[in-house]
Amino acid sequence: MKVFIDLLWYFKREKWQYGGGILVLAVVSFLSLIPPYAVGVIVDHINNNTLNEQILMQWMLTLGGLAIVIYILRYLWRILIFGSAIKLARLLRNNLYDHFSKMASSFYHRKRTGDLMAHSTNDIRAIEQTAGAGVLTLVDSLTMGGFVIITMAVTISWELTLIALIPMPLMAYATSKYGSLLHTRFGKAQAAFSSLNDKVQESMSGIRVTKAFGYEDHEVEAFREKSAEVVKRNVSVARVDALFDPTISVIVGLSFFLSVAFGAGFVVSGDITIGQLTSFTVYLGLLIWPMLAFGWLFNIVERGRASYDRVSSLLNEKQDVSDEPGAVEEPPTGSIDFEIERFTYENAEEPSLENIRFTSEKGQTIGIAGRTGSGKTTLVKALMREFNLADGEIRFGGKKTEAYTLDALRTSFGYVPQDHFLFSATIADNISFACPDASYSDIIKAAKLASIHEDIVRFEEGYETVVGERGVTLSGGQKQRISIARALLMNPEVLILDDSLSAVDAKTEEAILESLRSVRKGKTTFITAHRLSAINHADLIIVMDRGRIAERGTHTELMKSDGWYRRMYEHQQLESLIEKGGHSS
Ligand SMILES: Nc1ncnc2c1ncn2[C@@H]1O[C@H](COP(=O)(O)OP(=O)(O)OP(=O)(O)O)[C@@H](O)[C@H]1O
Repeated sequence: MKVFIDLLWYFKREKWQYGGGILVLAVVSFLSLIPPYAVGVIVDHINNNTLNEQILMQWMLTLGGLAIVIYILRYLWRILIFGSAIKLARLLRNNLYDHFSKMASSFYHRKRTGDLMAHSTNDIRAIEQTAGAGVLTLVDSLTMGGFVIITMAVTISWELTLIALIPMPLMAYATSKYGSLLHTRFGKAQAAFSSLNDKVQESMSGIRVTKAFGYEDHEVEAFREKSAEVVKRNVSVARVDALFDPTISVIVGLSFFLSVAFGAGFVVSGDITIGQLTSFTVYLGLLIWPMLAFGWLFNIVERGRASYDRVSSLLNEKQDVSDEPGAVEEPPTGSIDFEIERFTYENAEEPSLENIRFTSEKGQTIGIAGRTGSGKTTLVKALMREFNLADGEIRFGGKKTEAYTLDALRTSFGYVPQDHFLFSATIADNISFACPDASYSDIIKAAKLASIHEDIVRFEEGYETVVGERGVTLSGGQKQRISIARALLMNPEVLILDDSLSAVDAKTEEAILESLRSVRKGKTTFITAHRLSAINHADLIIVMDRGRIAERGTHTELMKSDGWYRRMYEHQQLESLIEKGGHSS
């Protein structure tokens, strides 16, 4: 029942709804005691030959009126209690989503998407059930059960009541046993469902690769296995679930047997009337629901507890990066000083950045080159504070990046990542993603600067073309340029192109670089690239090698020294000459 204590904050918040619902529920339980009493009175009148039309009419009208009142009250508590439970589900879902959106990318490296989806759906549903059906069964079984037992003991016979209740401890034992069994089995069923979710998510994302390698059969087989596991686990939950009702029926049956057997003796000895025995058995019938409810309660609460624990532990996951106390909300501007001693990823052994010291003056273009895995992306991520630097700092506008709130800091950046992502929305919406209020003419201007306008107008629906899963498929180069247009539309203080020109041809690259030169005047631009033609115009070029700065300078300076940069540049020039030759032949 710990989950009810865990949920106390919500019950307090919705105290009027829950209080009202519980009160109405108690009134319904109390009113439900009247019909069995009426049956007893009528039976006694029949037995004593005293029943007349007036008495019968009186009771009929009372029972009819009661039915209408109970009907309305039942509707009322459902709205009050279930309505609040639905609101709790909405609240938790929104909290989870807010939390997910604040977590850094390392969180998503650690967690599987399928699990997160399962938590946001199945777990929330189980908690909603606890706050709705769970509260109902608890209150109903206590009030109804309590009222019925007291009425039986006080108005009929406490001895007979005790006899009828003998099988009850058996039930408590059975329900608690089943409850813990259910807890473990439900946990396993949830884990299997998460794993299935993961499989679906991964298979759908990688469907093109799967098809290209003709690997569909293997994937289908792997899915079948996961699916079979989910069925197996859920059947094992259902097996325990299915034991509840028969067990309760046997115990209730035993109760009836005892009350009729002993009750008959009480009637013969004159301790109770035949009408009272009739009422007693009807009351006992009223006890079936509270007993069943009690059984279900364990079931619901066990599931709710497991789910609530999982959702809370997710919500309690600390954000890797958060606002420092006293952080300013003003977006930074000015020069950027890198002074990084060392940075090592959590799960890595070797540092990914070491001894990085350089300054980018406001308005400069900084090119970052280096072989794959040398630390280029890590360097720009450090600048955007995707993780905290334990050893070293980056100062932006003279202040440490931690001195700004994350919102303020990130307002200053326009980032085009390597793995650009487009939403299933129109091209215009994709470009204006970070500036939803942008005018159409601004969107077109940004698209022209990113050399994608010509491609867009060639689509039948132009800027209104839907892309992604529900729309047209774009080429890698087109997606890249839409991502660039998205960042350019922001006109950010610092534009970061992380290997963002890799999928466009040399001519388009030149056109985009030309646009950058004109629109980025006075603003800082970082470009990381494998193709050195994308950065040879930079004011400062940093060549990275295994996390360290291996070379630095302008293109002219670097070409004078005999380093990686010069060798690579000459190699790439030669390659492009051969390629051009190849085309013209
Ligand atoms: N999340 C991570 N966890 C652990 N190690 C990481 C993580 N991201 C990157 N690394 C490691 O850090 C090093 C630098 O990676 P980074 O992505 O910065 O290189 P890069 O120069 O941008 O490479 P590329 O040109 O291929 O994009 C690599 O050795 C990489 O394996």
